[in-house]
Amino acid sequence: MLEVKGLTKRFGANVAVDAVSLSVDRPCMIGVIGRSGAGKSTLLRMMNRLTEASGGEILFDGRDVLSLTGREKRGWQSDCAMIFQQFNLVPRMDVVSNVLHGTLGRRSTLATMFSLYPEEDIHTAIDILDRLGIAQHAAKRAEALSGGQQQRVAIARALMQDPKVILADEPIASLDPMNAQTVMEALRRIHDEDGRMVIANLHTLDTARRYCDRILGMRDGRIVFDGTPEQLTTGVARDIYGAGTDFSEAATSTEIRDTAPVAAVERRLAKVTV
Ligand SMILES: Nc1ncnc2c1ncn2[C@@H]1O[C@H](COP(=O)(O)OP(=O)(O)OP(=O)(O)O)[C@@H](O)[C@H]1O
Repeated sequence: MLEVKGLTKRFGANVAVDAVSLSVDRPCMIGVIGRSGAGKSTLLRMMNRLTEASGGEILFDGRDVLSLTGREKRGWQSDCAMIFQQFNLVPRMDVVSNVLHGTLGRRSTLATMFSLYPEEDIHTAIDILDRLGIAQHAAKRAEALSGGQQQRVAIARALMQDPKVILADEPIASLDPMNAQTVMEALRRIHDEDGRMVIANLHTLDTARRYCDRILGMRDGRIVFDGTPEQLTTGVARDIYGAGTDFSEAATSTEIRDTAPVAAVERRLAKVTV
């Protein structure tokens, strides 16, 4: 289904992604972990063609992703929706309009400029918001919502594209633990119920273990671990992060506890993780 071969990205002399190869034969939920600068974002951005690769190949259902141009490239970007840490919503625009922006790729510029959305699309947008538990906020401005709610709007916008793959680049890095859980549960449900592939860059080990079927560990642009949550032992994690014996998983925990110190842990976490 997805085949990545020797995928490489160089920024000048810096090799951000170094000959990554990867094979996914059925839709699953994949977490990518690794310390800051390991190449996780660049890997996802190349898959979506937001960043051009320096070399290698990406095949999806036989489609040679890196050679697509024009309409075909836009078609791929629609099949492979991206979600970002900072949500990338239009803050002053209402929630439904933000979600309808997900149809941009298949609409004329003029129709979009005047917000001329087919009634059917509006119903679909509201159904998706309902599914994500935020339909009651449909008429509010995006900026009036909490971070977790805004991320769910971003997921709804992605779902409007009816994508085969959802690429989530640090989707919960800006969220408190409760909102982080809601967003991860939404992504998992989208995978379970719709059979869409989800690939998420995650900063925290326990999140990757809890929600993903498969975990990739990146270090210095390479995949140094590819296995199940059970195989991701503390020792393996220490290698991925290039950490010493003082490596503490607790420092990467997003466990929800109703005690105040958790907030402090979360703040440390935002910086990352080992
Ligand atoms: N546009 C760019 N120009 C130059 N160098 C870049 C660019 N984007 C990323 N890099 C470099 O590529 C390497 C990988 O960066 P990348 O953002 O993919 O890592 P990451 O694992 O996603 O890190 P983080 O968790 O901090 O987001 C880093 O050394 C980074 O400085």
